[in-house]
Amino acid sequence: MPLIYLPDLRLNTRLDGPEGGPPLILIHALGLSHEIWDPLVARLPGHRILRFDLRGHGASDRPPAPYTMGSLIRDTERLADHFALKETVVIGLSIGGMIAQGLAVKRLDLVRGLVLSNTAARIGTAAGWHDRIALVREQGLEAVADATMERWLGRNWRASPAMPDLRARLLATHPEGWAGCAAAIAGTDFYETTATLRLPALAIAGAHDGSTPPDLVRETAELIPGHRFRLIRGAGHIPMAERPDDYAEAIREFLTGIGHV
Ligand SMILES: O=C(O)CCC(=O)CC(=O)O
Repeated sequence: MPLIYLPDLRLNTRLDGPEGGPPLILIHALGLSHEIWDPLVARLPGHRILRFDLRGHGASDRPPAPYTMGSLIRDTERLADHFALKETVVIGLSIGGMIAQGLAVKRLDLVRGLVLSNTAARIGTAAGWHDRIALVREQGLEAVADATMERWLGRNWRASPAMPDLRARLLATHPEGWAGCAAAIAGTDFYETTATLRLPALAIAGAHDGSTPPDLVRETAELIPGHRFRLIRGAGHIPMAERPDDYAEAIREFLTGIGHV
């Protein structure tokens, strides 16, 4: 897996699928890594798929926190330019979906469609994020792990088959990287800019997602005229791990509908 050297940062990056396949960029959620997309990538063998670990996450460099949403958007933009991608569909999960919204506003040449998965134009409150950042800085990610699993997986999180792996991934994240990206979420409100977007968009929500509940996802989707909306039953915040077939089917249907196949 190559480390791509941007002028000031190395990002752990992976490119799958046939050269010349319709391009996709996948952006993961807070406290995870590019590997969360493995089930989706395996189900889309004809696409050229770029994914990477966000700064502070996985095997990418970890600059000191806080990070800005602008820097996360710029990282994605520079990677796409490095691989000369154009006219991509960007699929972003949670913070990844915020980055996708910002990238689409900035670079319409790069983005021809959006999948906004379990995300919103604004997630939580700045005060709530800063409280959580302070707790993680003091006590580590273990201090927020149970509450995060409950928001991600719903009331019955302890029994979810996806839980042990998701919890291990969260705890493998460095607190500094988590805090850096959490600060970027705290500082982001894309309601006005996302409302200017005119492009094909699919919003995906998980029925028992407590981090970005379906109504919140729908509210963001409704900013984009002509959007499609898909609710994944039996899933929460990380539907590609909980319901991989349903998730891939929703995305395949969208890609087919816009001729990105
Ligand atoms: O940890 C949470 O419940 C919130 C996570 C979130 O909304 C951002 C993300 O998953 O990228």
